[in-house]
Amino acid sequence: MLEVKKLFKSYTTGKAKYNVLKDVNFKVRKGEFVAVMGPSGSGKTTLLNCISQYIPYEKGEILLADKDLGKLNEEQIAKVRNERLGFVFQDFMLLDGLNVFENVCIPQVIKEAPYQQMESKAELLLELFGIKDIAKKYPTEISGGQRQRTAVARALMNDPLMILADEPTGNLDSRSSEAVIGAFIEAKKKLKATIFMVTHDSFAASHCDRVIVMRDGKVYIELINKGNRNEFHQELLNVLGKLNGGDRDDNE
Ligand SMILES: Nc1ncnc2c1ncn2[C@@H]1O[C@H](COP(=O)(O)OP(=O)(O)OP(=O)(O)O)[C@@H](O)[C@H]1O
Repeated sequence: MLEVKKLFKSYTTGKAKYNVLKDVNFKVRKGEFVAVMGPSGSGKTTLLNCISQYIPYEKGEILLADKDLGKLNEEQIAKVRNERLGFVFQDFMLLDGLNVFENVCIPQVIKEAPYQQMESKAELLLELFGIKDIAKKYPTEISGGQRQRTAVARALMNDPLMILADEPTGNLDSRSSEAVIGAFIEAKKKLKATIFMVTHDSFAASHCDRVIVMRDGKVYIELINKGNRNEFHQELLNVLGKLNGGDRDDNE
């Protein structure tokens, strides 16, 4: 589904060059729910921005369903972003002037889909994520958890190959966070969605199938959820605690 191969990215500030991604390699399979974690500055957001082609990178390949996104022109990448990828951001990015139903419809409006097709798809997603009752409400009239569920529904509107989520629970209390992670789990189970999520939230990540831990611009380790969420959460906390504590027992 997604394959990142030998990815290198640096930023230049004045005369100084900072290597931020240094040979990043991993795969995400269809139907997988994968999180990326790691200390602040390890390159998680940069990685996400490279995958969505918002920033250029020096070297490497980013294959989505075997197509190298780095080889597409602006027009092609805009189409991939709207039709093949779904985005969920920390601050929701809903349009305040549109109600929940209209926000969910945006990706199909951009695609100029027929209204009836759009309406039935939106209704299905509103139902699935438990936000049907608030369809006519505006983003300022609903809770943070409901806003984020609306954003997840919107991200799925065009049946994307993959959802890219950047800190989707970052601004939420624990109850709302659980509701959002619940939405991802529903999307995975019922719609066979593939989800790739950058997060600092180890509880959220403990619901994933796999967690890619970054450190210093590299994949430090990949942890697999063997089925016991509590144990997986503990394993994540142990690895992250070790990294944040600066322990350099690594695989370099
Ligand atoms: N536009 C930029 N110009 C220069 N340096 C940048 C730029 N964006 C990020 N960086 C640097 O690249 C490194 C990685 O940043 P990035 O935002 O990808 O890390 P992160 O793992 O997402 O961090 P956080 O968890 O704090 O969000 C950091 O050292 C950061 O200061």
